Amino acid sequence: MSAITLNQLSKTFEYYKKEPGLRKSFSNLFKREKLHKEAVIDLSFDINEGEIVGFLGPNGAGKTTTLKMLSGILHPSDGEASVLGYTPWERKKEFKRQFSIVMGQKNQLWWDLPASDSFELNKLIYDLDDTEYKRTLDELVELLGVSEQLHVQVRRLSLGERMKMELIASLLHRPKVILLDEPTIGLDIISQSKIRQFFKTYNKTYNTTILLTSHYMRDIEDLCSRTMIINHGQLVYDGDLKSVNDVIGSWKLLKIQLSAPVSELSLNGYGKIRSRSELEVVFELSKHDVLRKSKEILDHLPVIDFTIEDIPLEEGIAILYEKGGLPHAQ
Ligand SMILES: Nc1ncnc2c1ncn2[C@@H]1O[C@H](COP(=O)(O)OP(=O)(O)OP(=O)(O)O)[C@@H](O)[C@H]1O
Repeated sequence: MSAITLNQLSKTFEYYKKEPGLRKSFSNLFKREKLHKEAVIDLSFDINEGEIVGFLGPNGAGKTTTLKMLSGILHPSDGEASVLGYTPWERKKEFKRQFSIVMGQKNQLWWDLPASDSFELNKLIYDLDDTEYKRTLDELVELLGVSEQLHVQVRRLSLGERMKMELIASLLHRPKVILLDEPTIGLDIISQSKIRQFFKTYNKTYNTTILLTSHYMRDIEDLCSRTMIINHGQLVYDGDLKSVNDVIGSWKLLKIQLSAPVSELSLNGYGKIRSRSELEVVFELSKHDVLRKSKEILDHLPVIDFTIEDIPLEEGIAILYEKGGLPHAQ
């Protein structure tokens, strides 16, 4: 059964051009140029109950705008959407009781109070009965391992602990659909992994539908069997992550720090040079070659430090475009 359905959903923002300088700002008061930005264009998709879907795209692609429309924060310019049978922007009480949005960059907890006080407030807002509230809270606190921090002022918590409290606040009313916008942003690797594990267990236990945006490929890899990619407001891919990964994961970036500058000539023949400064070079290497080429580079150049990294998702998507390699592009 479908939990989220979008039918040609679009959002165009209208805003006024602001020119720099006091004089221009003053003249803008009388004569303003209206601009338009098509943030989301004719977006259509279906997400089934219990699915965890990754929603990817470069900066400014339209992900947050879509999530804001699905949560009823924004009205679309055109098109339709249904979440659990409700039109989100009608903001019906029954809809809000079954739905939650978590934005990694925004917080809902009271900064100067312990998280437990904010939870009590949510209990009242969602009109939860005492036993149900207590049971859910105990379970979430245990799953996330934050019993020690429950009564500590939120501003004294670490970023990871705070995020876990934010999650509890968003899940106390046991939503059936959760939109996660960058839930692991800024967290260290261990906290990221704990939060992923938590959502895996949570989804399995309650068959919750989750739409997740993240710039961290690991989040998507670990949690989502299906991935949608949006670019310039349009859906450009809807399918499994493996096909995307096969293309993006075919390259690695080898970043080296040099103890002394080297000539252009001595860098030739190892692989494509992505960027270069006096004492730092970034090579783009094929996954199959990365060990052999790295060894050659370390043997022949005055390397004092190096890292091997995945290609950032944004760049990976750009490469997919260049190579026309989006397998199920719509
Ligand atoms: N209120 C607004 N007025 C005008 N333009 C806007 C407004 N909000 C967003 N935009 C523009 O709409 C486009 C989509 O923005 P959106 O925040 O949805 O992107 P995103 O995919 O979430 O990006 P990121 O990964 O950087 O968060 C961007 O070009 C953005 O500048």
